[in-house]
Amino acid sequence: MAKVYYDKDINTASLQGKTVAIVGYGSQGHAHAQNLRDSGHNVIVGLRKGKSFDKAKEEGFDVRTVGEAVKDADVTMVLLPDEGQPKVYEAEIKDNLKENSALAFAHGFNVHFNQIVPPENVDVFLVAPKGPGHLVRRTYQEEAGVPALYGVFQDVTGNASDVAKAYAQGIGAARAGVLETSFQEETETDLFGEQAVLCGGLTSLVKAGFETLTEAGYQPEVAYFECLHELKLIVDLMYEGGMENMRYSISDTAQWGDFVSGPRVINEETKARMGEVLTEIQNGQFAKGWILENQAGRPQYNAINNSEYNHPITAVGQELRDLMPFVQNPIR
Ligand SMILES: NC(=O)C1=CN([C@@H]2O[C@H](COP(=O)(O)OP(=O)(O)OC[C@H]3O[C@@H](n4cnc5c(N)ncnc54)[C@H](OP(=O)(O)O)[C@@H]3O)[C@@H](O)[C@H]2O)C=CC1
Ligand SMILES: CC[C@](O)(C(C)=O)C(=O)O
Repeated sequence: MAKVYYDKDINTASLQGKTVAIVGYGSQGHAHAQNLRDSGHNVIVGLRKGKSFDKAKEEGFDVRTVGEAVKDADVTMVLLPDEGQPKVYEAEIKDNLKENSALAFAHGFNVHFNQIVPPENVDVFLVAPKGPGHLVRRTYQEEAGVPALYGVFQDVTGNASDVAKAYAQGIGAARAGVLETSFQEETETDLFGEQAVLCGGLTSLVKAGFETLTEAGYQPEVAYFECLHELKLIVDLMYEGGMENMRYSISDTAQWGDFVSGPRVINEETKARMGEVLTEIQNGQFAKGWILENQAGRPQYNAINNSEYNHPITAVGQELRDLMPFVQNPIR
């Protein structure tokens, strides 16, 4: 089994007394900044003027321009959107990095696909939480954590790996498990997971189920509860105790249906499509398409985003969630 690091295995000395600049204060940025601060580390935040800048200030951080934050940092963690990182890196990060400091990422995309080429005089590592930023923060506050991968791309000081692990510990990841990876493995598996399973696979599965029921004349509210709301409850059982725990809790009728009907929906054909998705990630075709889409001003992204928002599952979901005040909905 691969080595998994927990709090007890990590020496945090390599990060203590150092200044960590968190560049960006969105989903991951706010979580890393707040968790590291609560873990006793010295955090400054680098941002442009705007919504995030005001929020980070209100939340008590020393907020500076990106360049000013990077200048003073021993570790610069880049938590800008992937597609915007190369421009900000060239204009404000590259020439402000201190010699022998560390340049860090939460996803290997730009380094792996050569959109950012770091200088030779800094350590380069990634700490990639395996969960959404808002959960990185929420679980930390609940004395739990989200697992993370760490990987070293360049080690000029000989300490990159220790600093990366200490960073992962500081954001709470070592409560759940921290695992070594490479930039290539993190980038390719993360893109695959979010496209084929976690985001793309799941939304397509939910919509297909919702459409099948509503097109057959069933009430949209029933279809919503069945195909989306209950998904969380089922996934919680798998999160807590694997598929065996979910199967322990569901009825034998449901389990028989799981065995005989599941593979009719998700099968070798689906796996072949997943294989195509993986190949396009590995050979750079997906990355190229995403970079070009951004250069063109995101015409397809915006069109699909609008049509997804207008899917009937959105309206019925909003109505039903409004009637469940206990459901945490940060975008309500
Ligand atoms: N979202 C997630 O849960 C995960 C993300 N990651 C990785 O983490 C990184 C950050 O992603 P994510 O947290 O989703 O990003 P978000 O889109 O949530 O946040 C981006 C932040 O960057 C700021 N920003 C954008 N452009 C600039 C600029 N030109 N100058 C200064 N600040 C700017 C935004 O501020 P403003 O308010 O001014 O726009 C905002 O604070 C990415 O590499 C991503 O792949 C990894 C694991 C999970
Ligand atoms: C699943 C999406 C993710 O990879 C994540 C939250 O881990 C992302 O990049 O947002």
